[in-house]
This record gives sequence, C-alpha cells and structure tokens, in this order.
Amino acid sequence: MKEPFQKALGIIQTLQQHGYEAYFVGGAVRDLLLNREIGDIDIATSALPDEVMQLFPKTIDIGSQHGTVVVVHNGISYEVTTFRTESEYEDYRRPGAVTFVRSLYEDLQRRDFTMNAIAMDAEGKLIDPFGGQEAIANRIICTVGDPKARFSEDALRMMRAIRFVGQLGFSLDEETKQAIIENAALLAHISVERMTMEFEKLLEGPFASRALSLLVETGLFLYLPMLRDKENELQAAARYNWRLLDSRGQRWGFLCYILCVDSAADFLRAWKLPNRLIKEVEMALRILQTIPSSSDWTKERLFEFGLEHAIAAETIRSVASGENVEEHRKKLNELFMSLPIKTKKELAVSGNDIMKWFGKPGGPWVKEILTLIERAVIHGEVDNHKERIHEWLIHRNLIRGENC
Ligand SMILES: Nc1ccn([C@@H]2O[C@H](COP(=O)(O)OP(=O)(O)OP(=O)(O)O)[C@@H](O)[C@H]2O)c(=O)n1
Ligand SMILES: [Mg+2]
Repeated sequence: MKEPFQKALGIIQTLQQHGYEAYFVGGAVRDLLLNREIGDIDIATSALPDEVMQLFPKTIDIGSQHGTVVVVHNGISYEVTTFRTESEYEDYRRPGAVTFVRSLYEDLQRRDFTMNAIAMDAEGKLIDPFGGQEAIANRIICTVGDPKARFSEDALRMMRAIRFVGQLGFSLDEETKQAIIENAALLAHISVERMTMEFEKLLEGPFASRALSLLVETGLFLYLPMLRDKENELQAAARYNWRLLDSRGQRWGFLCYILCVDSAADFLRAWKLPNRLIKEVEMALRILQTIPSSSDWTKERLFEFGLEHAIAAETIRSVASGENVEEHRKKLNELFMSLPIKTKKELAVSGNDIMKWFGKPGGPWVKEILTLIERAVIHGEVDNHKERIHEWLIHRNLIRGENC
C-alpha cells in the first residue's frame, strides 16, 4: 500500500476493531489507480459521526450533521464521513439534509462519477460496483447512474466533469455530455467560489485547452462569471498552450488578455478572486501596455517592475503570440542578473543621508534625488557605494564638498 494510505491505515483499523466498516474512497483511490500524486485521503465508514468522535482522541467537527468529522492521526487530518445518501436537495446545491446509511454500496451510488466511486479496504482490495476501473482504463468520465439525477443533486458536478477533462485528458461519456448540455442552466444555482475553484483546477490541468472547448460546446460558459458574451474569445483561448503558464497570476492574466476584457479588476472581482491576485494581474497587463514589445525592455524598466511581474507579462505575451517562452524568460533573467541592485532597498544611501548631505529638511525632492541616484547606479555610472555616490553628487554639482 502506498505511503499516504499506509499512514491513514490506523484509522480504518480502529474503526474495524470496533465493529464498523471503513474504506478509503474518492479522489485518492482514483489517483492511486491513475498513478497520480495522491491528494487528500478521504475515508467512508458505517460509524456515525458521534461514534467516530468517541473513538479517536483528536477530532474536529467540521460538519457532523452532514456526516463529516476530521480525525487527526499522526499529525495529519483526514475527513471521515459516514456512509450517506443525499436525500433532500435544496436548489440544486449540496443536500439540505443527508440520510445516513449503513451500506457502502448506497454511499458509492450517490457519488458523482464512476471513477470517483471506487472504495479500497484495509488490505488494498477494491470495491467497484459501478465500473470505475473500466472507466479509468478507457479514460472516460461517466456519472454513476442517471446523469440528470447526479447533476440535479449538485450542479457543480457538471463543472467537475469538465475540470477532470482538463486535469486527466479523459473524454466525457456521450450521455453524460448530453446531460450537461441539457442541464447547463442549473449551474446558475452554484456559488461563484465553488465555480472558481473548479475553473482554476481546469486551467491548471495539462489538458486545459480541451476543457475550455468543452465549456463552450456544452454551454456551461454561459453561466460562468463574465463569460456569457465571450463565446468566440473562449473558443480562441482554447487554441493556446496553457501549459506554458505556470502561476495563477499568469493564467488569469492570460485569460483577461485573450478575452480582451474591459477591466481586469472587474472581471476578476466577479470571480471573487483575492485582491493580491488582482493586483498581480493588473501589473502584468500594465506592463504589456507600457512595454509594447519584448525587445523594449531596459534595465531601468526591469528594475522598476521587478523580475516576477516582468516574467509574468512576457510569458503572457509569448504564449499569445506563439513565440518561445523560455527564450524570453532567459533574456529577462540575464538582464536582471546584470542589474547592480535588484530593489530600492539595496541602494547604499538612504533619505537621511541625502538630507544630511544637502543640509535641507525632507520633502518630495529627496525621492527625486534618490531616483536619480538609483538610475545612475543601475546604468553603472556610479558604484553602489556610499562614498562613491557622495563623490558623484559633488561631481555633478548637486552638493558642495564641505557639507560632508
Ligand atoms: N460534487 C461532488 C463532490 C465530491 N463528490 C465525491 O466526493 C469525493 C471527494 O470529493 P473532492 O475531494 O471534492 O474531489 P476529488 O474527486 O477527490 O478530486 P480532487 O482530487 O480534486 O480532490 C469525490 O471523489 C466524489 O466521490 C461527489 O460525489 N460530488
Ligand atoms: Mg479530494
């Protein structure tokens, strides 16, 4: 058994010793079969939440009314969820109430896709009543049972189907795809935060292009924030190599760039993204406007914007134009390495030095002088050394020697 499962085995064994059933379930089992990195390990059990809480010394009640308790075992948190069916649904979101059941089969039956409805016991034996392994072998995403029923239970599952395409490169089963087309409008019931989480996973996946095409083909894009009027642009976005974008900021920046959004801030706010990310994207887009071509970089501009923002901007530009991303990144790195100082903090003189040398009280002029010095240092006119800078100021007749 692989290490992440091994580490959690004690939980399953304890539950079994007390007469309950317990299994590994969900994404971890799927990823094990796919030889992907194992993420969070989820456990399903016949024990009720209260029973789970009594058995383990360290538990956190994160939603026991829905059946889930976190068990902290050897310093790692595991979600342990009571076998359940989701009997009542409110507004196509997650269930308003759950019914706890004592059978694994019923629990697996209410899960979204067959590949996610495989359980594994403490000996590593798989329990796969819905053909999940076969779906994985055939690289197919297929709902457990009636797709309309599964999507009505939780409309986010339609987004999940397409983000799995982006992550795994699997195909959508025809009936599942048809049901997404027919039920796309149910997505309107889902909170933006949940959609954003799936959309980010989709963009990050190695098959993002294929998934973006599917968002258009199924009509799901119509219910995603700010995408309703962007059908053609999204279709175009699907033709780029998203794999070359290697951070959240780069991906969202590229999306704004390719979709020609009026205001990146408004667009990203509609997706409820954090301010820090919004600032990062705005900066990359501002750079693209200020520096019209990748050959227009100067030491001064690179110093001003910083390497990270510069790389984000040039990555966006080169992915959009089909140029060699690595080459542009390399050039920027080399130019940055040649800078005598990389940040304002590294300048060998401070505002206090300037006021002392000039013998004047502080004011906006101090910043102007510091900028002048910064430029001279960046261009190699003067070494970044306090005395050299002092001499340089005297030489330029900005101060008199005796004020030293
Ligand atoms: N809307 C949902 C969300 C989850 N699940 C079930 O709960 C499991 C765990 O959910 P989650 O961790 O959200 O997704 P994963 O499939 O594990 O994907 P990831 O690897 O991204 O965590 C899923 O495998 C699936 O069996 C479901 O049926 N319907
Ligand atoms: Mg998971």
